[in-house]
Amino acid sequence: MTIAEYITNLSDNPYFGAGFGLFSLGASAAVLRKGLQYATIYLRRQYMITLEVPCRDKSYQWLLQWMTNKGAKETQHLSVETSFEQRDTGHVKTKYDFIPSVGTHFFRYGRTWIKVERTREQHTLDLHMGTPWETVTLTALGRDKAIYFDILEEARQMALRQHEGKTIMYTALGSEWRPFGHPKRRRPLNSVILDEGISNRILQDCRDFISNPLWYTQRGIPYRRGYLLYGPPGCGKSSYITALAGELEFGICVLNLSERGLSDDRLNHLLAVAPQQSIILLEDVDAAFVSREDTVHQKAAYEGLNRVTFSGLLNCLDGVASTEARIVFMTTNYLERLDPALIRPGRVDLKEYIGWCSKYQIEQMFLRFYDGEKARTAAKEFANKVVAFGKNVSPAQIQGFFMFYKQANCEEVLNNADMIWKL
Ligand SMILES: Nc1ncnc2c1ncn2[C@@H]1O[C@H](COP(=O)(O)OP(=O)(O)OP(=O)(O)O)[C@@H](O)[C@H]1O
Repeated sequence: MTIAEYITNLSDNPYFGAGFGLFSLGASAAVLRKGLQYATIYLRRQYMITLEVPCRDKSYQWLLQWMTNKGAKETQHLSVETSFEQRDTGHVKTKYDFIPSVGTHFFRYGRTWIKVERTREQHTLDLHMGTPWETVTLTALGRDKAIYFDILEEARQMALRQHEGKTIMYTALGSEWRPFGHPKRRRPLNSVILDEGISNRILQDCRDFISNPLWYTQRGIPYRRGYLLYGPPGCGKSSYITALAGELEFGICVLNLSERGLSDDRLNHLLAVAPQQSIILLEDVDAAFVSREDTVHQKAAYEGLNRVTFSGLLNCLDGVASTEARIVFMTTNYLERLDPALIRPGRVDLKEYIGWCSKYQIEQMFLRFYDGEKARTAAKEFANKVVAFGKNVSPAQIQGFFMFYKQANCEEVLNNADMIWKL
């Protein structure tokens, strides 16, 4: 039997015909599937653009916010982000924001539909934050990358608008800076009343520094500036720094040197990656370190189990010059407890004593609380009276006193001036 006859015989066989038919069906389905896969890949490569934003990227938070504002209206699958704020008065404010949940969502941006996939890795942690690793992937039809620039820019602008006129406080979380709490409304600089000339001196110095990077590079001087505000408690050191940051449109990165787990390396890294346009604030530096000559306090510092060593801090302050202006503010109540090495020029370039109220300050504070023609003469009289007591008084005490008598008239305030020390 020839091969041709054999094939003719087989084709006449109904079982073979059915089997062959099935086989061809399966084979063509497989080819079609593969073809579709290749076609999708080809389409994706040629006619779709994808943008992946990992949670470590700065724009990730902006994008989430953008999705919250824009996307949450268009999707049914949401996750909640609750912000909770408790004021000093005990008043509690709670806010719920709905963010598109983990999964796939479709949004419209202009005329383009965008697929947004928010994925969370089950087994990968962001080691710095201890949170699951997340990624947002945007996919759109077309080849124009500009759409992503537009979205990111819109997200950035939206975030900036929310922070307009506000001061962002950052706190160190792992090896990163994260915004802490809600941005605070800027405190006007003139609401912190320092003795004559001090505020202007510091402000002028900061402005000079910020506007003159070239001066530093041309002379090979690291582009950084250190300030130390020292003096008794309640005289406005922290308030002034906050108000100054607002005036300069800077944020504030608050670092607690006594924090456990803050090693020299971490401190160095944190100083290097501090957000641009921010003041680094080291409060109460005396509590973290003490003069090397002061052996009694030295012991106490070791007992505190600080991981940042004194020499570590000195090195960090001297550390690699960043390209951005680096402004470090330190505060202390006890200048004499600080090691001279910490406050030598280069580490601290400007020291200012923020002390008890002067006559000028008392008068100015009076005028901030009471106005009118009568108040002007009463302010002078009040300041004279307070100074005549011959006792130290802090602006915080004066503020407390004025708040207690906020409904009273000038005469009453004058007559009760001695209550400043009794409230
Ligand atoms: N010079 C000032 N002008 C206006 N208000 C002031 C001034 N100083 C202090 N206050 C008020 O007193 C309170 C405490 O001030 P602040 O915390 O700034 O003092 P501080 O010097 O940083 O104190 P500490 O050394 O204890 O940190 C704030 O509510 C602030 O409004």
